[in-house]
Amino acid sequence: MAIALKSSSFLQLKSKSQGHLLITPFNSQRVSIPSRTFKPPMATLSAIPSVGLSETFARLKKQGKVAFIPYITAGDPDLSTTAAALKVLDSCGSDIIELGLPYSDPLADGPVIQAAATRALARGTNFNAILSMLKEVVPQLSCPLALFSYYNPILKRGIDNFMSTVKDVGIHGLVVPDVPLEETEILRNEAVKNNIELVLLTTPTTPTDRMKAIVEAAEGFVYLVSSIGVTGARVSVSGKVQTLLHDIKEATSKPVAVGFGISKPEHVKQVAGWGADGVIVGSAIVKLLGEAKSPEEGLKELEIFTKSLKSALP
Ligand SMILES: O=P(O)(O)OC[C@@H](O)[C@@H](O)c1c[nH]c2ccccc12
Repeated sequence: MAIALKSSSFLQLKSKSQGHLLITPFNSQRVSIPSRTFKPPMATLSAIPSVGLSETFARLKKQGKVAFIPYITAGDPDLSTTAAALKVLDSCGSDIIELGLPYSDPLADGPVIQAAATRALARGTNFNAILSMLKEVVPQLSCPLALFSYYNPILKRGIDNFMSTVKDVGIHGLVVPDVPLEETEILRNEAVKNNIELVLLTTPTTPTDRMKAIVEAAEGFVYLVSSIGVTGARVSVSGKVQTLLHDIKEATSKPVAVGFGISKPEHVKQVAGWGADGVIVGSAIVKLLGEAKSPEEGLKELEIFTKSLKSALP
């Protein structure tokens, strides 16, 4: 598939096969889902359908809270550990979980998530196996899932088929970081048909007019990429994020979640203090799960780490 290179200043990534790849967002329409008012004990969870991304942020805003949004790669180290990790993340207070579909050419990812995708694929993780796992697990979760996929796997399956399939297993949101803006119309139409909220990404180098178009079209939340480059834990979060958050919040009342590099409770606290509505942590969690001595060890560490991050949020 030829990636349309537009003079945009989204994340510019070197790719092996395609030269420069631009991460560009896409448009979508708002979906409304009844709000959830309480978190029932696990036993009755399956009776309570989880709500979508927008409603989750609306509820948290009313409570004066900031969303904790972890990311994990499906199938790393294996799918049963992913299933258990989703439940751990949910029970430790995650408000939305980003679940990544492992892909062979994850250009926007740094070494940690690239390695996770390689491990997951090496174990034979595929889309259908992930769907079967989700069919089992989603009814047990109280927070919504946003699927994270590169564009190619969606195209391969067929956009309409992909959307209806993921909706059938209870997915509420979708993030496709590498779809050229010009090709998002079809994605948006199929997403709307299936009540799926399409998240859009903006970056520190996105021109103001383009950022405004992005936040206007964003659904679920606006994903503010904190720093240019690829995903991966950073020593600190750039102070620029504070100004970027201010500028975006001037342009929209939609929730803005910040990701890239956030890997410690102090980062979480800092970004929440700058006015973020949500904080996204991926690589630090993926590393811990994927590199643990055993899946059980990884899940134990995941619980401790998740609680430490969550406790740093208001
Ligand atoms: O890994 P980090 O630096 O904590 O950043 C979150 C990131 O992992 C997650 O949101 C994500 C995973 N793959 C991506 C590709 C593009 C943008 C974002 C992502």
